[in-house]
Amino acid sequence: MQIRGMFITFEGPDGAGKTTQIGLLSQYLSRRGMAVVTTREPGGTPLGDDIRRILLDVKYKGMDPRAETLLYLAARAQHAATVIRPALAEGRIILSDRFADSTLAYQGAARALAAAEVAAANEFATAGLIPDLTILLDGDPAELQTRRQRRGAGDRIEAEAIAFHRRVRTGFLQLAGKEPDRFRIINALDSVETINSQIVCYIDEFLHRREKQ
Ligand SMILES: Nc1ncnc2c1ncn2[C@@H]1O[C@H](COP(=O)(O)OP(=O)(O)OP(=O)(O)O)[C@@H](O)[C@H]1O
Ligand SMILES: Cc1cn([C@H]2C[C@H](O)[C@@H](COP(=O)(O)O)O2)c(=O)[nH]c1=O
Repeated sequence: MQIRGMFITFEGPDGAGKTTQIGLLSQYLSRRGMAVVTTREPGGTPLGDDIRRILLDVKYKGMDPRAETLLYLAARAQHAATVIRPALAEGRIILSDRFADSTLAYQGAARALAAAEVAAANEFATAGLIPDLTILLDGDPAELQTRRQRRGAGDRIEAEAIAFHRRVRTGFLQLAGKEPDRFRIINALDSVETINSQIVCYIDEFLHRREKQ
């Protein structure tokens, strides 16, 4: 029998709480005996981690948006081919901190690159890989900025103006509006526990629906 893995992505503006929630969901699924892989973009592979360092380094302030996009996509191509697809083939549940929607929101909506071109480039990089489910943690960028600043100085993208982060948020909400079956939107400003309970409900509902198919 073919084992079916599941590819779940977490998206949202910087500091929305994705890493925190992935950790909690991973523990929940592992307790239920499921094989979970947690990963992130850019990153998840040695090549991706090196690209991540370049992308987030403040010394590259002013990087050309197309160069930026191609670096994110190079990291994604390696990640999709060597981590996500093999884990899916083994029937694992992959929880990824960001994936292709981030490129559409940050480079497409916020950097104003053409959405169709970014979508085609994503398709090329991932060879058509699409998440089964996407949790979008949504919140007011000004409030999330205050939250992030408690962690210290931001990276090259976090240091962008608040108007940039507002365009990112709008970009994500537009993507969710176009694919309501794939996206679940959650208020990132709720407590960690409330958000975790909502995510667990969505995942249980998704797994239950899939068992019946
Ligand atoms: N629901 C919450 N309420 C208040 N603070 C939170 C909440 N969730 C996470 N935090 C805190 O906000 C900060 C950012 O959280 P986290 O690293 O999980 O977010 P992230 O979305 O992964 O961030 P980034 O996009 O910058 O990697 C951390 O200091 C974390 O402890
Ligand atoms: C995948 C991806 C990410 N970004 C941005 C979003 C964040 O500002 C950083 C990644 O850092 P995080 O702490 O892991 O959230 O990169 C982007 O602009 N485009 C992308 O495709």
